[in-house]
Amino acid sequence: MNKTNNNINKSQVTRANLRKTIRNARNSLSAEQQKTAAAHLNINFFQQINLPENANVGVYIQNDGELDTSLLIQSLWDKKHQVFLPVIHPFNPANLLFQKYEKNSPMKANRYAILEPKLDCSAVAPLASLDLLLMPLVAFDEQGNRLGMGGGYYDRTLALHYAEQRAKPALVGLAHDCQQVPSLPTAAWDVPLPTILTPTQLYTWPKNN
Ligand SMILES: Nc1nc2c(c(=O)[nH]1)N(C=O)[C@@H](CNc1ccc(C(=O)N[C@@H](CCC(=O)O)C(=O)O)cc1)CN2
Ligand SMILES: Nc1ncnc2c1ncn2[C@@H]1O[C@H](COP(=O)(O)OP(=O)(O)OP(=O)(O)O)[C@@H](O)[C@H]1O
Repeated sequence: MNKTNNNINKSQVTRANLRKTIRNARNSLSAEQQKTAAAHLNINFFQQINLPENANVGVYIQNDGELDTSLLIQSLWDKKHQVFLPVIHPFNPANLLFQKYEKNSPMKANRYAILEPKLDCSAVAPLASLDLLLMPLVAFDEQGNRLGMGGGYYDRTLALHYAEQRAKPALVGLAHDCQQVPSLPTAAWDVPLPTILTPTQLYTWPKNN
């Protein structure tokens, strides 16, 4: 095996190990800590992020110890913004669609047991119509690199957006403070984040736009 392959393998092992460690850390947060984190996120978000009126905002439904977005989603609705959730594409492998989410939207569990709106093509929004996309992540580092669950869903869905440096949607990663690591091994397809919001901090990297 040549040196390059060796490096790729090492980096993949490290990514898998990091995923395990950080997923464990966030799953170890108590219900009380999760509740406090969600409440702080709800405050920090509206203090730090400027939204146009009636904004289209992509969010996610909490899974696997992630930062709970349910309070934030309720606040977005209360402020008359539109909320969209990721739906796993029915035939385009490992791509996401973003579908409008309302209080009474019919929901179903996807293959990972994460709730998503039942597919209704008339409620699916083109990516560029979202003003803001709040992205789940497993770990982030001091440069704004993002490590996800390992399916490549967000990386694939955002590849063109990133390559063409489209202005919309603005990308913001959401994470617990314990999900920060000093440095992540990166891959060519990784989409770095210009902004990460935690319950207590806002991190920005203008060069990642
Ligand atoms: N809340 C939330 N929704 C999301 C994501 C996410 O990270 N968080 N995704 C972001 O991409 C997409 C789903 N991607 C996912 C990829 C892997 C697993 C997962 O649990 N993998 C298992 C193996 C499961 C299996 O292969 O059957 C594991 O790693 O333990 C979950 C979600 C779309 N929706
Ligand atoms: N733009 C892309 N085009 C083709 N394949 C991709 C692309 N992005 C990622 N992949 C593939 O997806 C797989 C998983 O990628 P990776 O481990 O970076 O996912 P992740 O960022 O952790 O997960 P996610 O984005 O779903 O949260 C990789 O094997 C990679 O080959």
